[in-house]
Amino acid sequence: MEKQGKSIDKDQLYGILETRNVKYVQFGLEQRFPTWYGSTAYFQLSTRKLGLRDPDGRLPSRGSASSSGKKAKSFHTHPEVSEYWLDTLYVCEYCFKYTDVGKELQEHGTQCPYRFKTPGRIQYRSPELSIRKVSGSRHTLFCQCLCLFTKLFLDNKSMYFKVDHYDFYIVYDTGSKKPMAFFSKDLVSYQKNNLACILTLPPYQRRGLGTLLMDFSYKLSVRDGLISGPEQPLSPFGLVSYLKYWSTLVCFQVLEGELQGESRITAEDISKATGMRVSDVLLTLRSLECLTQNQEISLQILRQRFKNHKQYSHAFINKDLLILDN
Ligand SMILES: CC(=O)SCCNC(=O)CCNC(=O)[C@H](O)C(C)(C)COP(=O)(O)OP(=O)(O)OC[C@H]1O[C@@H](n2cnc3c(N)ncnc32)[C@H](O)[C@@H]1OP(=O)(O)O
Repeated sequence: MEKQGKSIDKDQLYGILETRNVKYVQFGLEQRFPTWYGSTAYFQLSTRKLGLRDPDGRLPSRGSASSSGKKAKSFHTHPEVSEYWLDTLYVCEYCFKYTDVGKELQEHGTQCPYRFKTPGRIQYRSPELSIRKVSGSRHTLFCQCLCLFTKLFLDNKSMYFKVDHYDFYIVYDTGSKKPMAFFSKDLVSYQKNNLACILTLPPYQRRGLGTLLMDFSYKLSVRDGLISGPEQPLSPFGLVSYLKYWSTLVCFQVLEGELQGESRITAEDISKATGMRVSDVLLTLRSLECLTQNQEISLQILRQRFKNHKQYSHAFINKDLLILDN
């Protein structure tokens, strides 16, 4: 989501800070974890106080998220400002509103509307997990708060407020109202990206939720007849997770899917069968070390690799459980 490559000077991007400035997130009443990256976007730069509160000091109410500072320049780090600006950011685990006062989170938690009703429309439902599509233009404040939160775990993100051109796909435990992971998707993507930004909330990582969402994003783009992929550049965690997902997808299509039985296969064939971009197919084949010196695909090596990946396809979307909008 408006992530920027290394070629662009990060100092020009609003919200980016090279050091962590919030030490911990208190997420709901029970979960507490350290942040990964700094963010100025939560703050008024002149005071380093949280910047998006109502004038009377309360948590922002529905539809009132200020875009104050939107046009502000990024904050340049100096040695003397390397300390934390805030020890603990208290964040609602249902709606991502935030405060620096613990008691306010407690009070908010009992009445948060998102605790009683999840936003958006259901698009996938298994006995364990559900995915809901939430429109950035309809649930603006919720999506803005989600984007602000994401910045604490993704360093090259600079979009927080202009959410109305995105849909957000959010994973819940079926029956629960607590978001666990999400990805955003441009309503119109000229680069034909099927995913702009993905985050699994720290308490829920390494459970296959990222893989589930990646697979879901391809189900959407393949349904639309697109060869597609995520917005570039990927973060280091994004790259390692995508490579694992792509490896399983490629092996599966070649050995047990549409391409099984073929004696010679090209990257273009795999792209058509999977909906992946040719560049992503080649990256995956290289990481699996199954390209020969002539850049041909060695099915023998791919078969060996699949042994390590096959069990991983359990984290994929079960097509029969999709409930997609028309
Ligand atoms: C286009 C973009 O948005 S790029 C930005 C990507 N997002 C971020 O970097 C934000 C912070 N990171 C995250 O939110 C998460 O790490 C994600 C979304 C990248 C992955 O989410 P998860 O739900 O943890 O992924 P999932 O459980 O499906 O893991 C898939 C595989 O990726 C690899 N992987 C994921 N995280 C890690 C990690 N921290 N260390 C090593 N390998 C990892 C592993 O191979 C893992 O499989 P395994 O757990 O069986 O070993």
